[in-house]
Amino acid sequence: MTAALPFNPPSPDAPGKPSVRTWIPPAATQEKHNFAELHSIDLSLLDSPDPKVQQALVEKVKEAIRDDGFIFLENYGISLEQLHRQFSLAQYLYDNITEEDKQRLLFDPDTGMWSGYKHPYGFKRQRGPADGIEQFNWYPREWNNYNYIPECILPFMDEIKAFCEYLTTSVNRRLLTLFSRVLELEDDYLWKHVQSHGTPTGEGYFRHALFRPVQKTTEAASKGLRMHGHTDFGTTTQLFSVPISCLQIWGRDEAWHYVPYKPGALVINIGETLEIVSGGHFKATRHRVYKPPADQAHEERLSLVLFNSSVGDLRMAPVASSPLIQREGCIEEQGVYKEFRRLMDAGVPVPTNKQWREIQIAEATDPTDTVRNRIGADQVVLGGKLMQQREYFGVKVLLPV
Ligand SMILES: O=C(O)CCC(=O)C(=O)O
Ligand SMILES: [Fe+2]
Repeated sequence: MTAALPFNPPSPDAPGKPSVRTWIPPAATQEKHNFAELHSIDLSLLDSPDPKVQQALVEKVKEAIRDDGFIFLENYGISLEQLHRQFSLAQYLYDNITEEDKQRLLFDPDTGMWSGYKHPYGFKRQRGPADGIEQFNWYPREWNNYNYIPECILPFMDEIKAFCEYLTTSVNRRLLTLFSRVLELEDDYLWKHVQSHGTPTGEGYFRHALFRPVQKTTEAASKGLRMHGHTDFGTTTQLFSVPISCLQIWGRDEAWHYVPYKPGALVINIGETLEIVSGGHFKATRHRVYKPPADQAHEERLSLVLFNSSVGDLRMAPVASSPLIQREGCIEEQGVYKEFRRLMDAGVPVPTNKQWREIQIAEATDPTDTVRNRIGADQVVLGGKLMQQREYFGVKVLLPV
């Protein structure tokens, strides 16, 4: 395997590009309590000429995805300066997007996609209570037709596109190589057979998100929650570690913990597809977005995320040819794989990945929804814990609140 090339983006100073205010990362929190400790993977070790170093890396990945499903990724080929440029572009988008473009490009989650502009009034096209979250999501539609892009960001599409292409075709491909090796499959198995292709994010999407502090009424209705506990539905999610601590993961101790800030690192989150395809050996990460510690309560939070998607037609099932699965069997102790297994055993066809992801988007509810977020509606108490319980295509989804 040839060594991976570092990211080499188009110039920020090319003629015709407006000048962009540099994003200055806000101060990290002083709070030390309730932070998770995550494994950190040095992706450059995959290029080591020493097979022992590579094998040790695969072992470390194996441990990390069994323990948490969340991993820090470092030395993946994008410098801190190149990364901060992308945050500056996201800041520029929210400084400059026009009201006309917000309306023209307004998202429509009923389609099963977040494609376009999300207003700060909940996760439905029709405005609900304010949630302070704005997003712009680049799906295949946006990559294929720049009429769907806010006008202000058009001059920078070369940089945004190159960034997403590098994240998918270099970083995610190398990551999927490591995961294929954990399953003892050929290096390109997951990249070739599971990952979707065809645009800079395949069938998945890239997001610029801006979380503004919320009013007391919103905080009271949502109990401090900004996004419900959930698992992502694709292969991997590439989140950038950000200074405002809002992202939390559900630990083995059955409690929520903040993900610490590691400047420049990627936070990799395993999606449901990989949990099912690996027969439960990989755990889809249960995570949520919560209010930050008190010293960051008044800060805005920018978050850049790339959601890698599997092939839409895929009916997700464990890879029978994996020697690891053949030897050790599947692991059904928790999660979406166990629920898919129940359907498979009953001889009922499982949904395709496209059906599975689209229904979850179309039926997403808001943390401020005080009708649905109640025991007897979407919530149940199990073993003393408050859980959210939903069902799609006969598959039960049970998640901590
Ligand atoms: O912004 C974040 O840190 C996480 C967002 C997230 O989990 C999601 O959109 O699926
Ligand atoms: Fe997520």
